Amino acid sequence: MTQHDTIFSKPLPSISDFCFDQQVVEVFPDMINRSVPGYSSILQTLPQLVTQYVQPNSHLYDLGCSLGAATLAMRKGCEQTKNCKIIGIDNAQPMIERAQLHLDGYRSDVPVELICQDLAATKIENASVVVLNFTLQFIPENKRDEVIQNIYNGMNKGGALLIAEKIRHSDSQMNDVLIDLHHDFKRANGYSELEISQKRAAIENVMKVDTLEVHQQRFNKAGFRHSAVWFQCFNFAAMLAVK
Ligand SMILES: Nc1ncnc2c1ncn2[C@@H]1O[C@H](C[S@+](CC[C@H]([NH3+])C(=O)[O-])CC(=O)[O-])[C@@H](O)[C@H]1O
Ligand SMILES: O=C(O)C(=O)Cc1ccccc1
Repeated sequence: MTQHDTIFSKPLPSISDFCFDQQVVEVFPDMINRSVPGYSSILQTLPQLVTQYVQPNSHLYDLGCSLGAATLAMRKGCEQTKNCKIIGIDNAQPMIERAQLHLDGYRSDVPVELICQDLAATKIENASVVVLNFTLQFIPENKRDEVIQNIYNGMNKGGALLIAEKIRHSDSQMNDVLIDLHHDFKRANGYSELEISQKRAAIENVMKVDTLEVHQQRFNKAGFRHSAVWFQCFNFAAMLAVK
């Protein structure tokens, strides 16, 4: 059973930068479902997209895999494809340990290897599908181009990058509207004003969000031939880029 997220429910004397520690691991499924509009819809669609782009004898990467929710969805999408391997990467040790327990609970013929390391140091090779499900937003802005280029370089032709992110609208008035809708979503899911404002303070230094235009330009610059937004709910979007 996943625990209810109350991390920011009491007034904190000072707000530290958000990090993925044991306390977050314990409440993570509840936190992400109540905080990210469209999270479950995105996960539900992943198997279909994986099935469309997976290639036999290739690797699939889940970068920033947390507890392995996207890893499991990816595995569903490649059960019928010969000789695939999924590699899940996360640099938070408590996340990887819990993810291993989750994965061990479900049987499958598709091998999954979970590794605790920085995704920026991960060698991507022979990749048909790479998933970055709400992960790039935690990478320092000046490292993002390099991360996407490294992924592109390790992908096979015809392979797909499936990336979901919190986004910023380039028109500041529209951006405010989307943020208000997101905060209403959090309120409707039981978060108080205090929780919303303390969480916002905790993530502001560690989660700098890009506009859709910046993402698009980054895909083009890396060499991707096609890219599209396939889902958006308020200021959260899922994109697809094909090599
Ligand atoms: N440099 C890094 N290297 C590796 N991992 C990192 C790095 N920086 C952050 N992470 C990891 O990226 C994950 C982001 S959560 C992803 C949800 C998941 N994809 C899901 O579909 O459930 C999204 C969120 O919490 O909003 C965390 O587990 C971090 O430890
Ligand atoms: O909670 C928020 O406001 C978010 O933007 C999403 C989120 C979800 C989980 C960890 C960090 C940020």
